[in-house]
Amino acid sequence: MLKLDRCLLENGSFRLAADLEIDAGRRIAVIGPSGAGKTTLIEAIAGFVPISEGKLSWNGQELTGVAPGQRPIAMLFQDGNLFPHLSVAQNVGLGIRPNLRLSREEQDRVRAAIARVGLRGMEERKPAALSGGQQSRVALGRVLVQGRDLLLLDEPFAALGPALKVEMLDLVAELAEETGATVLMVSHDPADARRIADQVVLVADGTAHPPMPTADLLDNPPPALKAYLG
Ligand SMILES: Nc1ncnc2c1ncn2[C@@H]1O[C@H](COP(=O)(O)OP(=O)(O)OP(=O)(O)O)[C@@H](O)[C@H]1O
Repeated sequence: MLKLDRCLLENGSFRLAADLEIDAGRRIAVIGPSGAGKTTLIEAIAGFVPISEGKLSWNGQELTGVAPGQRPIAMLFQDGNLFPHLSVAQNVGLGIRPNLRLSREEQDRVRAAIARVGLRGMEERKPAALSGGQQSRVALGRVLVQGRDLLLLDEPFAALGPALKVEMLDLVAELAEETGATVLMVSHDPADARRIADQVVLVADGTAHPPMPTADLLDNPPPALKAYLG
């Protein structure tokens, strides 16, 4: 379980309160108005935004003071963070070791991850020789190879067309199912939440609210969400 126990997150002068629990293995959409603090929440869990009060823990292990790289977390960003001069295999391999000195077993893991995200045969290509959807798959391969318990996604597929986005969301859901990873995904599109999230964390009015069932929240949105959804 991911627990934010009476936390206060501080992003410069912006403050967000969070007192909530997320069960292991859930897929959670993080939604709310622009500027409400969705990225702040994700980055505080990842360790990039300070938690000035309260405790963050994962399965009973306190993470509050733990360095980002030591947390059981993998992150996927909108631009995928691919290095243009590195091949697909190297970009995925970075998820295991930044110096890319991989053992035979680690190279096998990289190949398996590339195959699992549907890019078998493209190991030696550079990102520029891939479509936008294929580039997203490389980024997802890098996350997969890390084998972390928690997967944090911040509007990962916003730049993709609708059909490709759905394909990627489904792939994320499948991988989470296979690995048992817990997923938190920031999205501006309620359809994304309906597609892959069983619960939604609403971030609004200075608070990250406890998770609620996706359909309940989206079918009967509270005023702050209603105004945002239009
Ligand atoms: N480094 C910073 N210093 C000061 N304020 C910041 C900093 N980063 C973000 N903020 C402010 O914190 C608030 C929350 O920002 P955040 O990016 O978390 O919102 P968001 O819900 O993800 O927004 P969006 O949907 O527009 O991406 C905003 O008012 C933003 O201006």
